[in-house]
Amino acid sequence: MIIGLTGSIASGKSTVAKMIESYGLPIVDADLVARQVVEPGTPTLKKIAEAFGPEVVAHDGSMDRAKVGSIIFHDEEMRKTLNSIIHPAIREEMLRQRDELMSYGEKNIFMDIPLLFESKLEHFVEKIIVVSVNKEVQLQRLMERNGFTEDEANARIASQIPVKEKEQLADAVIHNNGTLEDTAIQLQNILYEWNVLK
Ligand SMILES: CC(C)(COP(=O)(O)OP(=O)(O)OC[C@H]1O[C@@H](n2cnc3c(N)ncnc32)[C@H](O)[C@@H]1O)[C@@H](O)C(=O)NCCC(=O)NCCS
Ligand SMILES: Nc1ncnc2c1ncn2[C@@H]1O[C@H](COP(=O)(O)OP(=O)(O)OP(=O)(O)O)[C@@H](O)[C@H]1O
Repeated sequence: MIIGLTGSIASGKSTVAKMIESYGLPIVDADLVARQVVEPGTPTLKKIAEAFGPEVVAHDGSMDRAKVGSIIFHDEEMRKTLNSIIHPAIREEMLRQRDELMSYGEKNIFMDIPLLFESKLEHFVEKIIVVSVNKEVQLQRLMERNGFTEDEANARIASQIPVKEKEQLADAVIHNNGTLEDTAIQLQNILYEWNVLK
């Protein structure tokens, strides 16, 4: 079974992904793939520099993530431009990693895809877990984790479908407002229910 893990920015997907990994279950991580496809010298980074200007590439040849982030989370057109360049490369590499895991005989594969719904990738997966948090907790955790101001954090939250809407589209929801232990228990229950854990 291919299981999608999604949510909203700072809702706790990576936290839940680590718990999944601790069971020895395999995960394909879209945020990690998004970094791999723009490594120095890649054709995708070249296209981004053409669209955004050479200043988004640092002296060591890597993408200046803070600079790109400060542009795309305040400008919908530029976000669409970035998405149209980077998403095809991310999709291709994610499917390659999934197929590789399947060829090793993995029966259950998780795909951590923050923009699963925004990018209409539901067909990539058979079941969907949404990691959800209340707006206040989300804002607080995002500001703390990234050192963002309230405005910066809100701009990022506003660039995604509200997590309450995503809940409606899920096969299972993990409410991550409480302790890590509460979250771990919810995850474990889902994995037993779906026979991923026996
Ligand atoms: C804009 C970039 C450079 C900012 O880098 P940064 O290191 O600050 O953030 P990071 O990559 O860790 O992403 C953090 C979170 O931001 C959100 N996010 C990232 N990109 C987008 C986007 N295009 N639209 C909406 N939300 C996004 C996601 O929730 C993601 O989990 C980077 O996020 C990026 O390359 N984005 C485009 C690729 C993408 O869409 N990735 C998200 C899922 S595939
Ligand atoms: N139950 C929890 N209790 C306290 N802190 C938490 C809890 N869950 C997550 N956090 C913290 O909240 C922040 C956001 O969590 P995490 O990085 O897992 O979110 P994410 O959904 O993967 O974010 P992104 O979309 O940006 O990749 C992190 O600093 C994490 O340590």
